[in-house]
Amino acid sequence: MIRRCGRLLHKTKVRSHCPTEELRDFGLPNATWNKNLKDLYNKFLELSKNGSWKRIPSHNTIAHHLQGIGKRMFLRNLDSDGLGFEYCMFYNKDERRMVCLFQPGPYLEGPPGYAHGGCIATIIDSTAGAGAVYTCGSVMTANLNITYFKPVPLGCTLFVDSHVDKIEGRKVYSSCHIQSYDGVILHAEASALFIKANH
Ligand SMILES: CCCCC/C=C\C/C=C\C/C=C\C/C=C\CCCC(=O)SCCNC(=O)CCNC(=O)[C@H](O)C(C)(C)COP(=O)(O)OP(=O)(O)OC[C@H]1O[C@@H](n2cnc3c(N)ncnc32)[C@H](O)[C@@H]1OP(=O)(O)O
Repeated sequence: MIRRCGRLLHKTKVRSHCPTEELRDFGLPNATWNKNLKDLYNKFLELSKNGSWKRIPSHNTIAHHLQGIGKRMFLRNLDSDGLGFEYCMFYNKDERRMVCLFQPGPYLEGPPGYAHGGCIATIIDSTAGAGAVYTCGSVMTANLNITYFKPVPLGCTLFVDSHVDKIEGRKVYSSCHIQSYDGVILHAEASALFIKANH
């Protein structure tokens, strides 16, 4: 056991988030990003210049977005770049669209050489969920339906495009498409229902 930031931690791979750790924005390019991911990122940075799109900062705990202390966010729970969920998001308020530029790393393997369907579900939930959060505040996922069309090769670049379609009271209906970076392959599509926090 070791003591770190006032918490007892087992000397295993499980690590707690330490609020005094240097704040790092994981939604910025790093050395593991492939060319297609960097190109898409630069394209959306360019689109952000007139204010229509906004880059969403991404830290390893939601506590950096909200007040309070949190654990490691599922998508940012590896200590090395490039192995798991490598991604950044951009939001367009007028279009109620959140897009995610995503490069699945080798630790996300399901079928040999391809991404696990659960990690595809995760990136859809997180992208559409973040879109719902940025459109209308805190939400929980109540329903997520996914159709998988084509397997996703590990290390490729994906364009995840989500849209808030309808808001009815506390219910937020969204849709999402996962395409190859160039839009040629439709890998999956999804619909989701988020429920706004009851406060
Ligand atoms: C968590 C976000 C925090 C904010 C962060 C801010 C910034 C961060 C930046 C980036 C964001 C990063 C991440 C993106 C955020 C989220 C993505 C991940 C989200 C998750 O990973 S989240 C975990 C998995 N998720 C659960 O763990 C939910 C378990 N569940 C429940 O906690 C309750 O079940 C709940 C809350 C869903 C509802 O409970 P409740 O008591 O509040 O409301 P109630 O049941 O009354 O339903 C109200 C009306 O919704 C209808 N309704 C409800 N459920 C339905 C269903 N399934 N199908 C059809 N209709 C449904 C009812 O029929 C009624 O409809 P009506 O009003 O017409 O009668």
